[in-house]
Amino acid sequence: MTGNSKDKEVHKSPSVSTLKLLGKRLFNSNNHTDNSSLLLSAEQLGNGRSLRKRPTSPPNGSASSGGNSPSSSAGARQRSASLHRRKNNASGAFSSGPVSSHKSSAALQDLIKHNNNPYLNSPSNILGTGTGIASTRDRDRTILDREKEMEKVKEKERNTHHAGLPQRSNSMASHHFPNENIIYNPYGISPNHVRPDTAFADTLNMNKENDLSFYMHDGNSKIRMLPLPIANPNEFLPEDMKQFSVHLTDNFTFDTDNKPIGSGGSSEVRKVKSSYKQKDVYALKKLNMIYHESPEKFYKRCSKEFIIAKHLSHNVHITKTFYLVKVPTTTYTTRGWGFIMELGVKDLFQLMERTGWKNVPFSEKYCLFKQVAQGIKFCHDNGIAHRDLKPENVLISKEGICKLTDFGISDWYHVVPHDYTSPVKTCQGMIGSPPYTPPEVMYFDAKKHYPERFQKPYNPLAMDSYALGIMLITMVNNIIPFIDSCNTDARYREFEVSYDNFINHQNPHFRDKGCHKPGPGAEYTLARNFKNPDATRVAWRLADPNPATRYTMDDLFEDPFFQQIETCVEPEDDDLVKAPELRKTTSVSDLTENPLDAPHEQEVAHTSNPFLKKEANTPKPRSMLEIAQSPSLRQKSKLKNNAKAKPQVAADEKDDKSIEPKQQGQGEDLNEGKDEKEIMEDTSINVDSLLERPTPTSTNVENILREDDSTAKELKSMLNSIPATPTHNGPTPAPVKTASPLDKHMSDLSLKSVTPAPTKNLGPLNVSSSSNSLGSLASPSTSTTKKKKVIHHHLDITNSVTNTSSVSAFVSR
Ligand SMILES: Nc1ncnc2c1ncn2[C@@H]1O[C@H](COP(=O)(O)OP(=O)(O)OP(=O)(O)O)[C@@H](O)[C@H]1O
Repeated sequence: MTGNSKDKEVHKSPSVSTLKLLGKRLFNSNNHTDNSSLLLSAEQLGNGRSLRKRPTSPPNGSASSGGNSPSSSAGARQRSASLHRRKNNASGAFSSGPVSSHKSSAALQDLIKHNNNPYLNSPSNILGTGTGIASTRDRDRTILDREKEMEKVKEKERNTHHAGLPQRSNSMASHHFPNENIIYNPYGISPNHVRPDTAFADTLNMNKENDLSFYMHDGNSKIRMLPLPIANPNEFLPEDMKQFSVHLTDNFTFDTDNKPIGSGGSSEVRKVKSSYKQKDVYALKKLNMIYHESPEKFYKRCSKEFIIAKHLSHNVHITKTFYLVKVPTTTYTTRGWGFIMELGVKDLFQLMERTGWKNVPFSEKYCLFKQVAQGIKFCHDNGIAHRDLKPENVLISKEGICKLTDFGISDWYHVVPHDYTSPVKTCQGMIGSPPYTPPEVMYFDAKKHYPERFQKPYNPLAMDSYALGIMLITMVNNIIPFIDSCNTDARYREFEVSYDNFINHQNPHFRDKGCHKPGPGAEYTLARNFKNPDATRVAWRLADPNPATRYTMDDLFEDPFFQQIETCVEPEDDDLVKAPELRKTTSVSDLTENPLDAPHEQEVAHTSNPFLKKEANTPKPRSMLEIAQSPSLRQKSKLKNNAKAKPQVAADEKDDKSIEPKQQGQGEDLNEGKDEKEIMEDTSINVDSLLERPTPTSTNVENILREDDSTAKELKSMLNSIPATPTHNGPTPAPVKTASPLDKHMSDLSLKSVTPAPTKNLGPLNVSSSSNSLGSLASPSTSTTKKKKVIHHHLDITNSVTNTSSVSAFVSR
């Protein structure tokens, strides 16, 4: 891999407004054809990471006032900086002049084939954009456009106070429109310089229980910290997910380089190591309270994210989430909850922002795309809609495998969550991250001021299809196609018109089910760079502005172009990511910290719960591959372990607060690479002393939590009475017929469910079978028991941009 030192820097969320401003300037530039030179200017500006690195605010007022007023861009918990910037740059290549030729897609392929550099000498000048053909705009659209124009003028007047403000936090936090029910954080970072992981805003409509809009926040200078005592995660988990240990420091230590490896609108991600095997490094996603969020709401939100993530952690394309733990206040982070997760090397956005991305062959891009699609299909097949798909939420493992992450706004999409025969639960409200958010969802963006009649309940599965389509278009064009998927964005309008034109003039059956005729050709801006009308069919059908005719994941998997894409990995492959070992649990100390915890954890220690039993008492089965690689490892390890385990036991014996149920036969490579002193230090950490450190905000909120004790107990009794959450190591589980209290509880947390829409693909789908068929198409020699040979080197993308100063220079102009 050709990483540079910047790779290690925190992946901060970007400033969309800054990028929009940048985009606006570039849109206005005269050079609208030379994509590569625009990309070059992006390179000269520095890479996106540098932009994201800015801790609390965009460099100057340009970010907050932006190229667009805040009202013109929808909210996202995290926005990607450089890609937007590039997008804006390169979108200059999407010329918008009238169409001068309506040559067929096929004829144009030749023209393009002879063009070595797809970004140079773009045929756009000759071919136009495909939008000059008589538009099929409907009456509503025209009216709406007029309304928008008027609104824009009003908006401009309303928002002049943003201009030139030096701090995003000031400008954005103070910006609230009347009737605005979302605040969004286009930067995805806290405005707080010192502790960026503790300041969050939430919804303004506190009394709307079911509204998830608190994810769309603006950041706020007020630091939020969970009140003491920190709730026991087990109180919020279903029986089969209850954990043997719930304290981070029982079994993990922070990575010594102490650098965040990523951050989002409501979290910060750091590396942690197993206390027993230093080589086993994991990610800790430390979850932050969103401003105005009550502790109870925080616990419910986070446990829901964890339950969904864990429920899905059985597929090679899903980032494994292992444990939900209490995190103490340390020099690294503030107290709270966090997830122990599989560690990703990069996210897809970070790959795409590299200068070398534009040279990545189509086959590799399609491989990544198909892997993402397989991850989404797995989610859908297991009853979950992701709802926030974007390159930032696709992690790449060290083997180059794509893995979906961030289930923060994911939800069970069936009316009865585990009954996969129940209809799809439609959603309402603005969620997601533009431009990956589809138009039907953008109607709910309060900042767009759409008339209410446009706001219709939408299918969350169609959200994922759309996001995938936009991701594919972005991957191929090396730039996002537009900022927002709504007609306030000229480039989106252009796409919509092109879509209609293609259907009206070239392929009237384009939207018909099972129609696999070639898609739009190079005369269409967002098809041009594909150089393959079958690929454009896939991208455009996924990104169909009309959700009713948009490709579903099943449609996608039936598409012949999609089927022939060769991938480095099959969904049923085992990526051999090991669950971290839990050896120690600090439960007696919980008694002092949280009286509710102690009896519960004792109960947990003696539970018949198979999950806990497995962790505590049973040896981990070794995979066939492990056995083949090292048949006698177990014996050797045991010997080694016996020798090394003693100091650990001794240390633990001294700590009479710790209970250490040893896991028989589960000690391979324990303490490897770690000396006795380190072990002693690890075990000497007193979780309670850390958790109980006084904090400025703890008193007030603590009172609130105590008042909520009854709610916690109610939730606990609900959780204990639910059937086990099914796990999925292959075929989709048989649906449960009735809604469990947990289902209901979780449904209550989700976007308001409205009239159930009939679903077309209700039955649980067998992921393996569909994958198998794909596998056989992709590679006849593919074995389902062996890992596929890596055919692409997805992480091997060069990056020539190292200088970040030019970015600041540009944005601060
Ligand atoms: N397991 C992981 N390994 C490595 N990096 C990770 C991991 N999880 C998250 N990251 C990095 O941290 C970033 C933020 O993580 P994530 O999207 O889960 O947080 P979030 O607060 O839910 O963000 P968002 O604002 O998008 O909702 C990711 O884009 C990724 O770069």
